[in-house]
Parts: sequence; structure tokens; C-alpha cells
Amino acid sequence: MAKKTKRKQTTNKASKLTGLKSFLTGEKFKYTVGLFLLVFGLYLLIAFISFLFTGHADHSKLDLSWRELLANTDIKVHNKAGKTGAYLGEAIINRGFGLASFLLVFMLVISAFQFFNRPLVKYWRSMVLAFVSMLWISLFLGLVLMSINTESFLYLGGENGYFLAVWLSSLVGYVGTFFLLVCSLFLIILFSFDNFIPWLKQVFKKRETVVEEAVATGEAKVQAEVEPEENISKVIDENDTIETIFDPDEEQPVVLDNSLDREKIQENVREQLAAKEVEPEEDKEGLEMTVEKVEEETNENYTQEATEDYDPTLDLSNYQFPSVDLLDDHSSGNAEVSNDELITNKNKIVETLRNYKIEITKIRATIGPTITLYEIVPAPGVRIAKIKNLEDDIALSLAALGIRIIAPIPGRGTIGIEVPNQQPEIVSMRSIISSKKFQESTAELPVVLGKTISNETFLIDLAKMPHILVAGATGQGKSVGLNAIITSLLYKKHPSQLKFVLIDPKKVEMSLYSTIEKHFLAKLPDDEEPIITDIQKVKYTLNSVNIEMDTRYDLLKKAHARNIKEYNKKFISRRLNPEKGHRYLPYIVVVIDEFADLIMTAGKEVELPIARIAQLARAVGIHMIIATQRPSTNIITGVIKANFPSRIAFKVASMIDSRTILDTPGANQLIGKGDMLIATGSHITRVQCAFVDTPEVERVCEHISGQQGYPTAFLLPEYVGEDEGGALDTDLSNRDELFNDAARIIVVNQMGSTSMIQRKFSIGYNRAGRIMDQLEAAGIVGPSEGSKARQVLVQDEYSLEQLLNGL
Ligand SMILES: Nc1ncnc2c1ncn2[C@@H]1O[C@H](COP(=O)(O)OP(=O)(O)OP(=O)(O)O)[C@@H](O)[C@H]1O
Repeated sequence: MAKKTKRKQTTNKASKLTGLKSFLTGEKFKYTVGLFLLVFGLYLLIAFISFLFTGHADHSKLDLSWRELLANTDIKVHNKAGKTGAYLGEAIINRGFGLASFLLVFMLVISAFQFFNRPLVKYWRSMVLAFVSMLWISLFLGLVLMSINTESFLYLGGENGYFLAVWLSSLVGYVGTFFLLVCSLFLIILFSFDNFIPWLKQVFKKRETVVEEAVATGEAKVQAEVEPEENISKVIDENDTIETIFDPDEEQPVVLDNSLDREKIQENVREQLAAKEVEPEEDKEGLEMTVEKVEEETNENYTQEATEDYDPTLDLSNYQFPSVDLLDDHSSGNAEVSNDELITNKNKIVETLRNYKIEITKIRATIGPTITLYEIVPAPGVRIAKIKNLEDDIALSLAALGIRIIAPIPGRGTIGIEVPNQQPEIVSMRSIISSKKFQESTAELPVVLGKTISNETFLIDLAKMPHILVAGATGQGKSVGLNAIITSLLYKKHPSQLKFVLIDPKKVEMSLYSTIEKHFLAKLPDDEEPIITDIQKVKYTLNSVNIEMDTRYDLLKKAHARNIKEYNKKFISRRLNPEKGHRYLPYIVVVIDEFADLIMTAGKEVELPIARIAQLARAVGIHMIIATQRPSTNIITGVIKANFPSRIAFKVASMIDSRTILDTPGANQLIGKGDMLIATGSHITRVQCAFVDTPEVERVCEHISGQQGYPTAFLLPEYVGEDEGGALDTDLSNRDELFNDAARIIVVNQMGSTSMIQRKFSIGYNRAGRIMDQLEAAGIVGPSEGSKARQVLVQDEYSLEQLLNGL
């Protein structure tokens, strides 16, 4: 019995506690506190302002004790906020922080709005800054006024500021306190304004540009003692000798054009300053070579900042983007291309060409991470095709694999010979994620793939590509490439903005992403595994993505938006009503590894939905990346090829494979290990793929999965396969209870669309599909016509009612 009573008491206590807790966290309590803070803040403002003007008149009364002041009704004050106001003015302004006390009013007002759930500013940051600024201003005024003897009743810095100033000056002296104040002011500005550092940089940059311009206009000579300008004039001198022609009959190279026009020099000066210069070396061939290796700017402290006032991210507003530190630096450090290597290669190229009576006038080398590009300008009259045919001879003389001749290099008027470096450099994912190009990219779906031959970060916007086909023989870096693509998107996108559908028939490559299911993955509602490996499920998923695509098109149409960007913009600015089915649309990236396996087993069943997505999905933010080991024409069919204009080729076994992927040879001459050719439209770029190892991807995924996520993965619409449903559902004696209503809506709208039924009644695709089948069996709509709406066979409501009564 006693036990029972005790338990009852404990339960009572617990329920009281929960009641109290829910009251304290409830809206009513919050609004009450908010209102109190707001009113108190405004009262304090009136009291403070009034105190500034009436303080001297009330001063004598304020010397009395608090009790006496309040109790004695004979005492009258001038402060508009009464005796309490006068007292608070004296206590907070004069005995507290002086004029800076007005910041207290600010703190009270922003707190009030925080309680109203209508934050005016970033709350905690503003509170801390307001408090620190209050101390700073009060100390500053205390210090300034310390030496001035004023008769005023008002302590502008307050007693606190005054005492702090006296104490600090005795500690570090007047000058020391002044320096402390300057430093702390700098810190306050630094933390208050995110744009402060970029602004500072801009200011310094401007100064540099001014100096550079001065050099270009000849002022440099006047200021010859300034160091940077010395460098520049040196470059100009070198530049003059760069433009030389090679003449085999002459001992010395003949200067082609010493009077280079000014503009060209200026441009070259800037280029040369950005490039790390290697001294051009004289050698037995007597032809000078310009060598260029561009170092890109990086920022190792990179983390993507959550965008302010971006609605959809509010669900996971505390989401922290992965930091660069989760990635490793793979660069070996000693993978430099030596001058000897450059000279030897150059001599061999010149010699080989000369053996075939091809003279060149100019040669220039650009050092890339794994290959060096030798650009040559042939003497007038040399046929380009002749050089192109010497590919194998040059490869033989250089005793190197992977030589590729680009004749001519589009837009440059030169012929390129790509020669692999003896010690290739690994391009770490870390280095390209920290590149300025990636960080400052405003692309919708920025993907950094690696570095080009001129050491530039190669960045694409998947949203514009819009789908990518990746192919390459086994072990040449395909999986690493896919990981690089996924990782760069994970570094830039918030979970609310992007979802992946990962399809991996091999079952092992993508399993490491299963941990980010609740943040970044999309799947079918009844699927347990977030990574789709089963062929049947792949079919369903691709069809479901098709349905999602159709639904999105419907939404875009209703919203009068031309693409997902416009649609989401409208949704964010609350111009679309969620009650009418509108929702924020995340980008969906479908990644299919081992596409060949899929086509071999499922054939048309997967090819058709893939082709349909590839044809149509771009505008609604669905993009596809498919990878295959076997780039044969029965796998990469005409339909697939036509819809994947962007293609990435790693090393492949034969020229035919290369043609299948890129429509041109070249991929067979790559050197493997991430060396790739990227075709975007008609343009082909050779890129060294960034290397990201499995443990790094795991760390990034761990970082993401360790944070709060959505309750489930992003759920794709339900899909009923043709082999499911069927006879039972079309049994009209067992009609769905929404059957009649659905029939009416379809007849009224004269549109037989399953997604319309789905929306109107807020039901799943399965049930809507079943109702549609029953409507077909009842002769209300015609048979399915693929993605088009079914034909409605009943013309008006009257005929429909008669038909329904007869059922
Ligand atoms: N970008 C790169 N930089 C340096 N090394 C790389 C790079 N990409 C791949 N490699 C090396 O090549 C190996 C194989 O790469 P990867 O697993 O991506 O090949 P794959 O083409 O996916 O092979 P498979 O088709 O058999 O899965 C890696 O383990 C790595 O050592």
C-alpha cells in the first residue's frame, strides 16, 4: 500500500514537472517574457534619454537611499520615467557603463524578439558583441575623461569605465591602455563584420594594382628603388627574349619582334608574375623554351558557411559543413619536374621533328601535375597532319607512354605535345577543395574534378552539364573519380538542397555512403537499404525518379517557373503555397556505378527510364552520372550517348573504346591513375583527377552522419511495377472508397492523371495507380499512355453519375 502511495506521489511529481517544463517551453510563457523584456527595454530607453537632460536637476535626490526615495511621496523628480527611471539612470549610466549603457536597451529588445520567435539578428553573436562593445566604449570614455576635469553630473564612461581605465593605466600605463583599446576595437570589428577581411584584402589588392599600373605606364623607372617593380622590369626584359625564332642556320636565335606592343608586354607581365618562372636555358639545340608552372591560390581554413536567411536549411539549421581537415594531403612534395627532364624532352622533340624535316620556330612548356605540355609553333609551310602522324615516333624517341599530340590546340594557334612527367604528382582532393575557385564558386552544383595541364582547378557545374557519362578500364581511377564528384558536392551543399540516389550493382563501391542516408540520400519508401544494389529495385527506383520528374514538371507548370532555380526562388520568397502541393525541391543526383552490369541484366527496362531522365530531367534539377568499365557500343547505345553530352574518359584499352566514349581517339593514350579526358560539348580537356581515398570519404561521411539529420532518407514517390497490382485491383466489386470522387474530379478536369489523384486526395502513388486502373476497368478513362495523361472517356458529370449508379 505504502509502496503504491509512494509510486503515486512520484508519478504526480513527474507529471507536475513535465507540466512545468511544457509551460516553460510553451508559446504563452515565451510571449509573456518577450513582452516584458520589450516593455522594460522601451521604459529604460525613456529613462536613459530623460536622465541625460534631467539628471543634474534630480542629482541631489538620487543621493538618498533607494527605500527613502521610493517611500517618500513628497520627493518629486524630473525624469519622465519617474523615480525608478531616475534611479535606474543614475545606477546604470553613472555608476555603471556611462553612455554605452544604451546598448543594454538594444540587448533587451533583441532578446524580446528572440522570445517572439522573430529573431532580428544573429542572437548570441549580437549579445556578446553588444556586451563587449559596452565595456569597450565605457573604458574608452573613462580613459579619455580621466585626464579631463569636468564638472558635469554625468560620467560619460560610467564609474565602471573610469575605474577600469584607472586600473589598467596603473598596470600598463596610459599608452598601453590605448594600444589595448585599439587592438580590442580591431577584434570587435573583425568579429562583427564578415566582410571585414575581404574588404581589407581588397584595400591591399588595390594598392598592389596601383603599383602595377604605375609600372606599366612607365612610372616604374621613376620609382626604381621599390622592389616589386624591379622584378617586373626584369620580367619585361626576359619577355623580350622569349619572343625569338629558331633559325637552324644562325648561331644565335634571331629576335623576332623587339618592339612588342606595350599592351602585350603588360599582359605578359601579369601572366609571368602569376606563374612560377623557371629560367629559360640555353642548350645545344639553340632554341629557347619558356617554362610555365602556375600555382593556384588555396585556403586551407575552408569551411562552407551556412547561408543566412535561407529557409529550407532551417530544419537542420545547426548543420556544420565538413572542413578541409577531414581530407589528407597526398602530395609527395618531391614530384618536381627537373630542368634536365624538360631540356631532354625538348631536345628529343626538336630532334625527332627535324629528322622528318619539320622545323619549329618556338617552343613553350607548361608543367602540369602528371604531364607537361610542350607547345610548338611550326615554321611556315609545315603541314599539321605531318606532325600528328609522328605521334608514335615521338613516343619512341622519348621512350614514354601516354604521349598525345593535339594539332592544333584550339584557340592558341600552336601544336601541343603532352609528355608524362617522370614523377607524377598526386592531386589531393584537399588541395582542390581549398582552392579559391571552388570556394568562391557560385555554381548551383559545383564539382571539382582535378587539375588541368596548367595546374588550374577544373570545376564544372553539374546543373549545367547536365548529366555525365564516366568510362574507363578497370583500375584506372573511375571509382576515385565518382568519389571526388560526390565529395565536392558534399562540401558545398546543405542536406536540404541535395539528394543522391546511389545505384551500385557491385554492392561494395558505394556502401560507405549509407551512413549519410538521413542527410543526403533518397530511396523508395519501402526500401530498407539506402544504396540500391538489387536489379529489380534499380528498375523501380529509376521509374520512381521518372514519376518525381513528372510531379516536378507539374509543380513548375503551376508555379509558372521555367526551371528548378526559379521555382525554388519563388518558394523561398513564400510566393508558392505549400498547401497547394508546393514544396522546396532539392537537386537529385542519380549516380549509377557499373552501368554495363545493369544494361546486361535489365536491358531496355533500365535504359528507357534512364534515357527519359537524361532527356527531360535537367530543368527540374535531376541529374545523372553513370559509370561503366565496358565502353562498348551495346552498352553505351546511341540513345544514351545522345543524352549525355558531357563525358569523362579514364584510360581505356583501345582506340575504339575511346571513340565510343569521346567520339575521338585519345583516351587509349592516357597514363592511368586518374589521368582523364573530359569532353564538354566539342571541347576536350585533359585533367588529372583529384585523389580522395576511402578513409577520407569515411571521415567526411562520419562528420555528416554525426549531426542531426532528417527522420528518414528523402522518400521518392511509390512505384508499382507492371508485374504488380493487376487483376485484383481492377475488380470493380471491390472499389476504392475514393473511386467515385476520383472519377468526378477526372471528368470535371477532363484529365486522367494519376499524380492529380495523388495530389487531390493526398494519397500515395500506389493507391492512386490502383484507383486509375479501376477507372479504366469502369470505362471512365482510357489505357495508360506512358507519361501522358490518359484519355477521359466520359464527357460530362451527368453521364458519369449514370455510369456510377449502374456499377
Ligand atoms: N586520381 C588519382 N590519383 C592517384 N592515384 C589514383 C587516382 N585514381 C586512382 N588511383 C589509383 O588507382 C587505383 C584504382 O582506382 P579505382 O579504384 O578508382 O579504379 P576503378 O577504375 O574504379 O577500378 P574498378 O573499375 O576495378 O573499380 C587506386 O587505388 C589508386 O591507387
